Amino acid sequence: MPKRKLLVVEDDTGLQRQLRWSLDDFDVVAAGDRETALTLLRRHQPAVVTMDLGLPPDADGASEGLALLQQILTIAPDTKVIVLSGNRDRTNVLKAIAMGAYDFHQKPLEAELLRLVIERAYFLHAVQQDQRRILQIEADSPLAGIISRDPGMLKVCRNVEKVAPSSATVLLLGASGSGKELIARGLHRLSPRNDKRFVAINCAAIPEHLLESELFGFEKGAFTGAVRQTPGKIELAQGGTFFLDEIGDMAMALQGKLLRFLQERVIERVGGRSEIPIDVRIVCATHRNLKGLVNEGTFREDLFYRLSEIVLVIPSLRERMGDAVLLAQHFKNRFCATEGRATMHFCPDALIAIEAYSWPGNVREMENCIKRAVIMAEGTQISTSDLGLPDAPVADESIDLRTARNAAEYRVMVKALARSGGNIAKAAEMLGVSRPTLYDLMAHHGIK
Ligand SMILES: Nc1ncnc2c1ncn2[C@@H]1O[C@H](COP(=O)(O)OP(=O)(O)OP(=O)(O)O)[C@@H](O)[C@H]1O
Repeated sequence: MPKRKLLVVEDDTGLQRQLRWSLDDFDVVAAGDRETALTLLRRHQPAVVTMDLGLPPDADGASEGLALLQQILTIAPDTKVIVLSGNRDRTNVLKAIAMGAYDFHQKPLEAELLRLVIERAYFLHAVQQDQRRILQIEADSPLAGIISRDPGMLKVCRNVEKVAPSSATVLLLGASGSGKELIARGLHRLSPRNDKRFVAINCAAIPEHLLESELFGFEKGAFTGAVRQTPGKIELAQGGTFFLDEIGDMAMALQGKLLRFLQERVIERVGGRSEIPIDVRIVCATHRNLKGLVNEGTFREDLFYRLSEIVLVIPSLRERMGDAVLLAQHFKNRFCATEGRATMHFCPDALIAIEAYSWPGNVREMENCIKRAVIMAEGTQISTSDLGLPDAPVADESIDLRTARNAAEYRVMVKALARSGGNIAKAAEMLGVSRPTLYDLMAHHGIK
């Protein structure tokens, strides 16, 4: 990781040198007066600033320092300003804190302690930036409840917006827990049918012999136990949207009946004789390879084509750039609120573990993991062990140097782009390369 920019405002050149030397974990830029400080602030946009209040021309007072503080907080209100003060400055320090300075540290400087204060300021700044990013994403979210910054996932959302107004049947393909039902609900909400019902049924969760009557309903006396006429789920969705989850698990015999419904748009209740016209929008989903099932002969080809008027493929969480950390923050905020816990933060290591894990159970697994962590964590910090993630499996590393280099290059580049929210300049800075070099690398790896 490149060093983080730290702006040090100090007119005493000896002290400036001492600070540079003792804070060598950071990329220190130093200013000796207000004007220079403002120029450097605009140029480098540091998250943290340390400042002496006594600056020329009022080196013995605090007027320049306080004026600078005010300007910094106007230009970049999120900046964490740490005031370095002498013993006698107490009143001015209090003033600075009241104006919005983040913290203070007394001279003579204790390098170790000051480093800690600065580290904490960076951490808080990063947490607040993440929080802000999430609020922004929630506000911008094309589909309520869907959190993502991944280009692939955002494309799915845009397609949902496009197809929602039509009545076309939509097939959603994606791994378990990747958000298929959420997308189906989004399709319904954005459609002209949103004042009618959204009815969902999971074909894999209902025993084969019951599924038909669940779907189409039954007449009184149709079978033992059919004590009264009961409408099916399709009928309940009249005018609205009907969501068939795990369609790949539907038995062949029922597939034929579903196909007939899709062609004729009428249903017959089990044991009934009359045909009931139904107007519903059908959305189906499966985590299975439907085309493969067709080839195997366990899924009807004609039904497959009927269902796939529009196919939306939902990327797995592992494939979404930067979404893991974003979703983790989102769920953490949500569970802190619903579990009545004070605001919590992830330790940097926990965020790295979240980024590194492959999330085979996708967003659902993440949701459960973060809920458990919020409940189990003892303080306000969520550590790696609170997450309880299994140790990363040891990948079968390639021993060919060129391949390994290529893979590593790709990995860090994707990470930098994700962390910078797609900002090329920032990503290039993190990677320690120039912008044109990053563009070349992206082209080399086929990243747009
Ligand atoms: N992008 C997202 N942003 C926020 N929450 C999400 C997102 N995707 C999924 N979720 C949440 O994750 C959980 C699982 O999503 P959902 O039930 O839609 O997945 P699914 O693909 O239908 O799962 P399954 O195939 O197992 O039925 C839900 O609680 C959902 O609200």
